[in-house]
Amino acid sequence: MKALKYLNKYLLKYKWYLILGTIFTIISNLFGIIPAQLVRYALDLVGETLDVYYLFAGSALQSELYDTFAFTILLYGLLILAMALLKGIFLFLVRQTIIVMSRHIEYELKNDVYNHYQTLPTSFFRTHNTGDLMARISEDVSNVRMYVGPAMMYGINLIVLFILVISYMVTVNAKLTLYVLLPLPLLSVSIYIVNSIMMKRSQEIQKQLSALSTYVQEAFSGIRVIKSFVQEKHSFTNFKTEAEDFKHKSLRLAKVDAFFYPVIVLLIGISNILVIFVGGKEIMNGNLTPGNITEFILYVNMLTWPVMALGWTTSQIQRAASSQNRINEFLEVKNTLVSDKNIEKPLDGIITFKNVGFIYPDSGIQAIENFNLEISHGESIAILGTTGSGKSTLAHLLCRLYDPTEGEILVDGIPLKDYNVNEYRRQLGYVPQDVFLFSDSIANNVRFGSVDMPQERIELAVKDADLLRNIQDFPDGFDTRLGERGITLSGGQKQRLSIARAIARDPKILILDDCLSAVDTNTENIILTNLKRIMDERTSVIISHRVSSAKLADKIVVLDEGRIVEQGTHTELMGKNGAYKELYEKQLMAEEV
Ligand SMILES: Nc1ncnc2c1ncn2[C@@H]1O[C@H](COP(=O)(O)OP(=O)(O)OP(=O)(O)O)[C@@H](O)[C@H]1O
Repeated sequence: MKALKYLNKYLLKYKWYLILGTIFTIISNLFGIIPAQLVRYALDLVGETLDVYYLFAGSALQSELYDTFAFTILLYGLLILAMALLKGIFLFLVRQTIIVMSRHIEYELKNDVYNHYQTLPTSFFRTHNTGDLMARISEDVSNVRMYVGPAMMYGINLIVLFILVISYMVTVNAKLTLYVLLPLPLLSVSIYIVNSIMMKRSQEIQKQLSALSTYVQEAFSGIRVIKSFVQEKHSFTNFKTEAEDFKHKSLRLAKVDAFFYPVIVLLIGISNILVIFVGGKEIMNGNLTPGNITEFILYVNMLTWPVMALGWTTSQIQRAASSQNRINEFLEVKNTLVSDKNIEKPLDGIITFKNVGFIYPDSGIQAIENFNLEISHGESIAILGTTGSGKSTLAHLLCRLYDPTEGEILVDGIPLKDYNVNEYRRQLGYVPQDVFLFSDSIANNVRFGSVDMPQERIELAVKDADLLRNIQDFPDGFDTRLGERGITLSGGQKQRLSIARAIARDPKILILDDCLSAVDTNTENIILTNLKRIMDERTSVIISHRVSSAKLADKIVVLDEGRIVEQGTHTELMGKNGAYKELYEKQLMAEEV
């Protein structure tokens, strides 16, 4: 329950919705109670007037009496109708305040969680799967909304109704009130138990449903592999097993559901019988009128729904508390990649690695060890090495996605840690190894958030990335949509688009992480020559395991198991007969073959 305290700040912000909602609840309940009393008056009036009516049988006065009597009953009827209408209007207002408040809170909470996710370091996203992140921002937030919305609304309604109805019932007849209320706690407890069971079972269904949809999504994403390996039958068998499980769980819920409503109706029926039985005796003793009994029956029926909702409300609150707990777990994670000094300055691009070492926190793998390197302004550096030698890790450190565990990185002589992270990253152009494009137009993928980027700049970046001809071939040109509802680019095209996105931002430091692996050497040469021109006065770091990508760089660094094994220009390294030359000859031979 403590977890729900987090929501108080939102409740405080929307306190007027809550206060007005409570006032409307009180008014709407008053318009529910008054008709019950009108029914009593009407019924008692009928009883009393009938005796007088029969007394005047045969006389002219009888029909006059009938007219007055009918008019009074009609008046009561109209009054009851007006009350029902007013009650309806205020119920509408209750929903318009409390439910609207819950939607506002849901919106704000979702925004806050999303914003917080964005501040978290990449290591966080490695240790938590996307499904979990999505569940907390969607399902968990929805559960919390059920608490600040319907659960709170029914809770307030129950309290208000109980105070109004019960205090009135006690003044009429305390004994009958006690009998009437007897089955209600039983009703509430049984609803709570059944609700908890139902909720547990619905959660199981929900879980199975997401397993089923994940399976279907994966199966159809990989449909080409399934078809080429003739695995349709196997895939269907797996689907059937998952669907069978879903059906079994749904039937289990249906069983409880079927049992639930008859029990409720039974308990309400018992309450009504008690009113009639005990109330009848009280009439015979002269303590009550038949109008009172009808009124009590109306009260019992007014109370049953809120009492039924009590069980539901409590289980909703519990559910919201556990959801909010899960949300808080993530909200409490703090971003460690912060800066004390928050330096903001235009970069020159002088990079110094000083005894840098890095161990991945989750795997304990030492990816970089005692790494020293000086990159001057406008220099292009190629980092070469076999798989797993730590090349991408260097790119991550340079983007400050992680901080070194040993040593430090300086940019323009200032520790990287002292820069304002966003301002620093804004001046970087990073092309990651695993290219990611959004389901949007080509132009928007290049523009990527910089809404005011002129079209000429986009076209120039695309041209420098040697992709212009391909885009011109698409019927919609730069407006061609990518992704699920659009076209699929080839691996090389994706890499080039990703390069265009980085260079369009006019970066001071460009980092290309093995992003030319899917293009042929000819295209690679064109792009690298273009980059040399664009990056003339800026620093570029080209990571690759292909010698052809490294050849044109001012300096080449060869990495092995996180350490520098060789460095120098292409000519210098070729003269050394070391790892670089060996790699060069091997790759040259492979190309010739
Ligand atoms: N997020 C991570 N968590 C834990 N260990 C990691 C992580 N990323 C990389 N590693 C490990 O760190 C080492 C260096 O990986 P890195 O990705 O830097 O190599 P690389 O030289 O870029 O390889 P490749 O050319 O295959 O991309 C590897 O042993 C890898 O298993």
